[in-house]
Amino acid sequence: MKAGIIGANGYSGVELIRFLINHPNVEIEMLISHSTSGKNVKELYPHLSKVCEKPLENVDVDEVAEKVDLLFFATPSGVSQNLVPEFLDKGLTCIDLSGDFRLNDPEKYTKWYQKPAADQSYLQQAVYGLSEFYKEQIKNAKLIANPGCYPTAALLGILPAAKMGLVDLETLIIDGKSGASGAGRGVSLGSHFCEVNENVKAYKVGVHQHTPEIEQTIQSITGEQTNLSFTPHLIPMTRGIMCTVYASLKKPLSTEEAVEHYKQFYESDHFVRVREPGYWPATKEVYGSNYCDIGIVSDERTNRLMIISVIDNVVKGASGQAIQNMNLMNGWEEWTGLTLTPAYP
Ligand SMILES: NC(=O)C1=CN([C@@H]2O[C@H](COP(=O)(O)OP(=O)(O)OC[C@H]3O[C@@H](n4cnc5c(N)ncnc54)[C@H](OP(=O)(O)O)[C@@H]3O)[C@@H](O)[C@H]2O)C=CC1
Ligand SMILES: CC(=O)N[C@@H](CCC(=O)OP(=O)(O)O)C(=O)O
Repeated sequence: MKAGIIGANGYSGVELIRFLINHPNVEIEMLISHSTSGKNVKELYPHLSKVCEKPLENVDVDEVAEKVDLLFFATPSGVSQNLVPEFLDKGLTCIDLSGDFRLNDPEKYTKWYQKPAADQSYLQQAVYGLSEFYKEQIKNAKLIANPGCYPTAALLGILPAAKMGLVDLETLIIDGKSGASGAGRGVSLGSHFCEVNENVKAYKVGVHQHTPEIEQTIQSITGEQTNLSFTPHLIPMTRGIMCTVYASLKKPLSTEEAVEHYKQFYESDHFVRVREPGYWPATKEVYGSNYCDIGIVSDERTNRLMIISVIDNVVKGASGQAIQNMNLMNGWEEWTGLTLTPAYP
């Protein structure tokens, strides 16, 4: 299959390249960028020398549609909503890594992203690509709204307990921590070295755009509405997200029982690994890989379940999950091209 990447010179784009060059069923046909077109990708990313030495090209809808079967959009929100309809109409499959097609309600998108939303008919067509929870829908999709990085970590952590009815969904609190690559390659005051190094800061408190995405997905899986509190933090590391979720238990439950429930729940999911009682995951244990590692504690003193989940934001939080979804859509094993072990230390 021939794939193209729009936004190929950004962090998620270049991470798609790293995995796709090892994918047995996919050939990277086109790399597209508007600001750096005409250059070779190895000029921007010398680590790709002798690995992927392709030119970056301008987007030409007819040419792309002729050459490519599947397109990844690794572009900021507000971009893909204008391009995806043209490509879908020309028969291409689209996987969008941005937030443009994730929220069903266009008014919510406008409120949280402060931009006009995509056309409603395309929002309805899009399938939310949280691979472990929407496998059947993903298999038949033509447009995937790949989840955000924080929602991937938070949802894989809380959804089993939510679905099994173990916790009161009105009590959810999510504490998120992200490395700086989550903000993309572009430079900004908030993400430059002196602002991030030896610093930990909360940001977008109470207004982060991933809040409605997490709430919408919990409602879609459980049928129950929830209003949760989510605080993201930027921490001085390059990759990785940790989400700690707190929720009140409906009935007393031991840590051993909770861990056993989670192990059974994710038994057939290749990329989710549940720690034994008393062990909690660290971001380094998933670095560069598509795994999500989860640790669970039932705090019998406060009657709260605490779930700690870690992912690599650029892999399971973006490009890796996008490839996992591509695999599901094509009937390939979902780990195809994604079998790299985390890089440790
Ligand atoms: N980084 C992460 O951990 C995660 C990112 N995402 C999402 O993935 C998407 C890409 O993120 P990331 O790779 O980090 O971002 P980067 O800032 O690193 O890259 C963004 C890319 O988008 C392109 N781009 C910017 N503006 C436009 C435009 N108007 N038209 C076409 N292309 C444009 C840029 O190319 P050019 O230079 O040519 O403009 C660049 O290649 C975003 O939507 C992000 O929210 C999702 C989950 C995690
Ligand atoms: C560290 C950092 O700044 N992270 C970004 C993640 C952005 C992202 O992934 O945005 P969408 O998924 O909504 O497109 C943020 O918190 O806004």
